[in-house]
Amino acid sequence: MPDLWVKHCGISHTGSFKDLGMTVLVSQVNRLRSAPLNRPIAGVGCASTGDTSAALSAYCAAAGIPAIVFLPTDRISLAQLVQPIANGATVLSLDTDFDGCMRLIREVTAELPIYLANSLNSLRLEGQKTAAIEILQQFDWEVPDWIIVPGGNLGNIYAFYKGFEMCRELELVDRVPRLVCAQAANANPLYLYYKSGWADFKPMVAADTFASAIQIGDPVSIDRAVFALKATDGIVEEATEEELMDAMSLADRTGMFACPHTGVALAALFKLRERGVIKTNDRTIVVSTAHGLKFSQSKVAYHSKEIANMACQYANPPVNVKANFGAVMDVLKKKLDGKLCL
Ligand SMILES: N[C@@H](CCOP(=O)(O)O)C(=O)O
Repeated sequence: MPDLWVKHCGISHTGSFKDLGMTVLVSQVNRLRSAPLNRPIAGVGCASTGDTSAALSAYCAAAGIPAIVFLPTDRISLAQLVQPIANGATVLSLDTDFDGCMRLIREVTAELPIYLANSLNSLRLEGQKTAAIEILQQFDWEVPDWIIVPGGNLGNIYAFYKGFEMCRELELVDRVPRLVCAQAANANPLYLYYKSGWADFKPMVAADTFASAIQIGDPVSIDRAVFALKATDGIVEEATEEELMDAMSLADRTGMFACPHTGVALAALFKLRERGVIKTNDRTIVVSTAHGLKFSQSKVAYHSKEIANMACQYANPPVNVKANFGAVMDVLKKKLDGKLCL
């Protein structure tokens, strides 16, 4: 595909696209808490699969606002867990999944003066929609054909729609791209809803997925996402664990260091290309949502071929060699077979 692009939204302060919206939200809370408004907001809280909590904690620390984060125990990466801890947030590790954390934070914020920072808060989406505006600007206001976004809690797919639609209303562009929401097959309530012809939405208990940031079975922005997809003649696609890990690893071979969620979006692209839905020359943007360094554990497992029932076809394990010249030369000659001009 000559016109395929990856929009990196994870090369940012806390390593994910959540920075775009969280800086807006925390800035607004800061304004509300300060004179002359002096609103009695004791802190800002969120449920998270790791990226939202990292962004919230960082911006709250900078603003001197207490952050409270609810995380599902053992369901986020180590790097994501340590981010709010390091930034001094109050971290509650809860014996439930993300959806359980989400339910609890909604109950708690209804009782206590804690401002809810999840993406059902439209301030977040106002920030996140800037990625869509930036894409248009980067293409000199030529509208791409497709935008592929990984989806879990589903605020982001709507934020993209909001950004594109705003530019269309302002007549900066004359149309909006078609949106594709890509889900992990282990956490695919939107995909199943789409497949039912939007007849029947059933929240689910999301199973474990390497794309842990989108391991969500009851997305809070389901209605907004469906609205965005219907308005853009959008598509929902899914990726199995093997498909997403292979796609991520293949992307890494090009010099990226993609996260598993970017793998989900890339796997969706491969499927849509195979079916001829996305054409060779279509300008297509795959949204990369987080920095791969947050997911080193799963990359190590893949490259060590430690994942049960997965061929790990792009695994590139380190070669253990004795530290002597002969042994090293043997390995290199074998590796570079036919490419050495000695
Ligand atoms: N993937 C998210 C889950 C929370 O979603 P949000 O859209 O409400 O921020 C995360 O990184 O925590």
